[in-house]
Amino acid sequence: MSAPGIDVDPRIDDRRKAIDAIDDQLLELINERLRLVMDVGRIKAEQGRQVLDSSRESRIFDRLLSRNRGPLDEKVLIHLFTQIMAASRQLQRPQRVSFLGPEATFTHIAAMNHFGPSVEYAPQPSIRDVFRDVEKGESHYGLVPVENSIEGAVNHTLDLFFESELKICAERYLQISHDLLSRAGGLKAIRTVYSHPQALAQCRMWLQKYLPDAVLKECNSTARAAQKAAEIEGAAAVASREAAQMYQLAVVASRIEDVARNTTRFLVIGRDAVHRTGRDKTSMMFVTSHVPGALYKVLKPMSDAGLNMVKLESRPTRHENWSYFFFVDVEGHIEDAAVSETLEGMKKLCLYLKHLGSYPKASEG
Ligand SMILES: O=C(O)C(=O)C[C@]1(C(=O)O)C=C[C@@H](O)C=C1
Repeated sequence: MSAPGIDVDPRIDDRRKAIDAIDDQLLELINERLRLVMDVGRIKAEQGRQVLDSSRESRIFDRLLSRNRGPLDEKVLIHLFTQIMAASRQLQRPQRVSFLGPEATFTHIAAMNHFGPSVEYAPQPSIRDVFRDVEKGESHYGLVPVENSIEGAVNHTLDLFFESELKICAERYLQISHDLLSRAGGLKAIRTVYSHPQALAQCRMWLQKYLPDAVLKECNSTARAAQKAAEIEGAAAVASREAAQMYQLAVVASRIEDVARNTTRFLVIGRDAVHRTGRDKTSMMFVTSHVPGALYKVLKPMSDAGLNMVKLESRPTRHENWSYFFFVDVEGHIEDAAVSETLEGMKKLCLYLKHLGSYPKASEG
């Protein structure tokens, strides 16, 4: 038997020596990169500019992906550089990100996927508190859910944009998958299942089949449900795998949702605008006058300009019965002449129009 760390095969030893040399170079290069990033950070601070530049980051990814000839997997490439840039931002100035808490909610997972491990995360009790925290400058960014592929729009988030001057800086998709978690490892001992009403609804058929006698109880979040499952005997939670780790629960069954491809779209909100990348989305909200054909007239300049509308949502204004805010997303950036001119044209045709932000278009993958 060989001693630990010493391999009998000289071919492996040879390659390990070469790997060590490469690791040394990588380490030196990462530190060299961080020194340059700190210079950029100092210049940005002098100019009062924000640390995060999503459009620059998006261009970096595009360039690296187009240069990559493998065998490095594209997803791994994105993960590695997300971490490097997260560490870079942290060195420039520690960032604080508010999210709809508590910890281990899907919003927390989306925030961690977006900002990486080196920022300070601040869980908030409501979506309104996330907005408020960023508005007051307590946090640099906030992360809020805006729509789910099965349940539709998160109305509260849409409503808050009317009152807020914050801008959308980025979007993020997260595939939602639910696990059944409990202190006991098996189904037999489970008498009560806790979760957020949407999560219970999304797993209804599975729960009926495998736990027909269990009582279903609603909670404010899937993370709160996991907390309950950790405290109460005979209780289980429908929550994320991450919640299992956080509350030391066993995963009794995984991926119990009735419909696969359940995805939630989240928005990163902040105080500063993001520059054009060439693959962007622009969000706006507007109110039309209460006359026949008003919506058609407001939307017409978009089709005249050849802009691709990717979302249209309506919400009651609550100021007057049967009057609505319309939320529209189009492809393109406010720095594109076609988009800015179209928005100016639309402004003239409606009672109120607000640009909510232009930001890089995210992929659902
Ligand atoms: O280029 C910048 O503006 C930087 O601050 C550097 C850097 C990077 O690590 O490459 C870091 C943060 C920004 O979000 C974009 C890029």
